[in-house]
Amino acid sequence: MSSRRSTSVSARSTNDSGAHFLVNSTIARQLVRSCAVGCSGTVVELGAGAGAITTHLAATGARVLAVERDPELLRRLRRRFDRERCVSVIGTDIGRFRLPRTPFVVVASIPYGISSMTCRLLFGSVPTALRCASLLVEWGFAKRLTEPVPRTAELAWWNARFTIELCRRVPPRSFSPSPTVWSAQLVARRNTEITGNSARALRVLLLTAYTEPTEPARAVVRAAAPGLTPHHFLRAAGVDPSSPARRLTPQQWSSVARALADDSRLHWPALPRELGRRWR
Ligand SMILES: C[S@@+](CC[C@H](N)C(=O)[O-])C[C@H]1O[C@@H](n2cnc3c(N)ncnc32)[C@H](O)[C@@H]1O
Repeated sequence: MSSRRSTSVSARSTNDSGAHFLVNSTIARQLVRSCAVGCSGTVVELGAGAGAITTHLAATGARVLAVERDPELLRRLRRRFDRERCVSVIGTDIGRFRLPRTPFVVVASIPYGISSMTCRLLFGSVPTALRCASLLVEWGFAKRLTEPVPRTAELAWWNARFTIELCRRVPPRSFSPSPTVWSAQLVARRNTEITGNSARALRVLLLTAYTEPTEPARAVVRAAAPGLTPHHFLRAAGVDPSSPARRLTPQQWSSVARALADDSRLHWPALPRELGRRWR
């Protein structure tokens, strides 16, 4: 499923984008509640469609930035929310949208075809003002994203910086037209401790660990911080130095990164500018 539209959207445009639109208002309300969207905050909706979620966001009184690229849907959104002063309808591609620099939350039913790109934008970017994201995604994608030991360094990076929970399964009948697979609601909350030096140290650790997954944790730390005693940092982080790198969770790597970041002898390379878009 590349994306999901309300039943009232014409068959022509539904077929054009392959979209599936939320028709279950209980799920829309749960999405909004999970991020505790309040009247003083800013909420971004990526892929607003015909406004099935936007209408619940608008009811909170928050400032809503509703992003959509389909011209017909944009016209419908603008007509529907014309009188809602708190809703701004933004006609652009998600990949080109600049996230706010002041604290915000994201509530979205994201198109399956661009799930990775969207999560990269949300969870990879440094620095970020994103506090919480409540997302509907494809079930298999949600499972991969929330594995205790993620399969790639990029997934580990997202999971170290955000606590990502799979909240519930969402059946195909919740959308029109119905997709062939189940969906899931994810809620991601930012971990504020991974910033600055600890974020730089974490990136080096994850790159090293995922390049040499069978090496023990002590070898990863030795390679990342040559000349220092790896056991000291690993024990400080509560990690067994002999554990293979591939068994450590993002949370354990975060603890090691924080222990390393406290050592003033170490200098960590700056994070690449486009880290949120391309994780290397
Ligand atoms: C899964 S539908 C969700 C629509 C609506 N939020 C709902 O729940 O009914 C995804 C929406 O994202 C839009 N979309 C797909 N790719 C996009 C992109 N790259 N940039 C902006 N919008 C996109 C589609 O036109 C569609 O309206």
